Amino acid sequence: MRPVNIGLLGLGTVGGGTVTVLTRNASEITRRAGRAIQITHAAAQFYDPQRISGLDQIKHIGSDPFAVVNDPDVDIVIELIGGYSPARELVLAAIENGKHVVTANKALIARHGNDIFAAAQAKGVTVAFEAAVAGGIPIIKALREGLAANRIEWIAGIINGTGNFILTAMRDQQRPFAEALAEAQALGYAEADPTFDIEGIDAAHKLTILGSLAFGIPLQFDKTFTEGISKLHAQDVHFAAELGYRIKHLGIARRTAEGIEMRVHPTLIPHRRLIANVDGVMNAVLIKGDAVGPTLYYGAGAGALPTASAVIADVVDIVRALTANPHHRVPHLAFQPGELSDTPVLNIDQIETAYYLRLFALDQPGVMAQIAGIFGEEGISLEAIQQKEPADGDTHVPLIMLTHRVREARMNQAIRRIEALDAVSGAVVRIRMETLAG
Ligand SMILES: NC(=O)C1=CN([C@@H]2O[C@H](COP(=O)(O)OP(=O)(O)OC[C@H]3O[C@@H](n4cnc5c(N)ncnc54)[C@H](O)[C@@H]3O)[C@@H](O)[C@H]2O)C=CC1
Ligand SMILES: N[C@@H](CC=O)C(=O)O
Ligand code: NA
Repeated sequence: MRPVNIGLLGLGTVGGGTVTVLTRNASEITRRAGRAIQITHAAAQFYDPQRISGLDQIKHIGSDPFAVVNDPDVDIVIELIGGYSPARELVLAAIENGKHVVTANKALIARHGNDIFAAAQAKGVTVAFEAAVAGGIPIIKALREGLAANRIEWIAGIINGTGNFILTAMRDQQRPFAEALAEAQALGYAEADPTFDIEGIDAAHKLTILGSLAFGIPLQFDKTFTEGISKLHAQDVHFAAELGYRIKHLGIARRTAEGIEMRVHPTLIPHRRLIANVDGVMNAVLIKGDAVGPTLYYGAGAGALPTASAVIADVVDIVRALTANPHHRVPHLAFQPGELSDTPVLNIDQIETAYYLRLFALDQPGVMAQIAGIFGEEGISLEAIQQKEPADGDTHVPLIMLTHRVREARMNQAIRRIEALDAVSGAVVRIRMETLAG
């Protein structure tokens, strides 16, 4: 049988890593796939030949990605350019030409996946995207196939390597935010626009994908609540540690009686949880299924070779399935295309969680009682309350409060009332809190 021909779009961090791993492990990959796999065509605006081993094996390297997707000799297109356009047009053109597609582009899948999968379904081709979520961790595989027997209850994951790298460097080495971000960029972890990493957009893209696979709903990126790490204060990281918690940037998808919570935000987690100890560029995803219970998946969330590992695993899957009836393949969103449900994704006001709150209040009699009174009237019960030392010369003292679970709308109301008190200065800082207990 002739080798399978790959057309590779993009030769940056992940594209370069893909060439390297496919070349390095060619014989093992062939033994697994049952056929040799060769990159015959590649296109990139820019690449550094010094940094990519195996480049000399590629017969045609150019700068026009459309020439690759339109070439009849290409069987599978790997899209590693990133962004919405021209990635979307390229993927749709490849599908139209009857080619299978592998992509690491979570932005593209989260925003345009519904249309892309419909087009692929109509053409009988596969669009595979393991590298799009949690880099090298085979999390799509686990959720779509390994957990297929389960009703998924919730998912909580550290799903942005850059953000976790920055938070770890700030906490462990007291390094400034900007310096840690610059290092993540130099290591190839960050998105082309790093605000996607630090404002939680990249994690929201990934959570959107995980939520669809878990709950059998269409991709709805616009309904995923998104809060990044850029406004996190070092003193909250410190106070949380004193109380026995770590702050991690989590993506949380949870089934409730009313719908599905989809939210990305900094989160306090008890420090003894395994996921609280996932540091640097490592990612981890906790999935609770009703039959299996809690399961945890851990590995590198970004970087050339780990991401290439996921890209090539998808290629191997496609090669193995090339002879199978397209209707018998694993469905793109885990559930059969006609079986997606219209269960609503909840607004952030409707979610329920516990909270860490920090505020500055005058240290005088009656203030604590006023604040406690507001919580009581709003039906919010407190788990802990601590008064910290004021900064030199400050008349206001920091108050830290941990609450039990409550609906976000109620918490918003309580915060508005507390901020209106004369004795309270400035805004109340709120960080959501999860025990993540099985
Ligand atoms: N860097 C990482 O660790 C990870 C990246 N990803 C995703 O993988 C994709 C690629 O990311 P990186 O390799 O980091 O990007 P990169 O910026 O290192 O490489 C992009 C490549 O695409 C080429 N390119 C860009 N626009 C082009 C165009 N219009 N025509 C032809 N070539 C074009 C560039 O010249 C470069 O060779 C993105 O979707 C990203 O979100 C996913 C997981 C991890
Ligand atoms: N920028 C992303 C890359 C992988 O998806 C991250 O840092 O996680
Ligand atoms: Na993955």
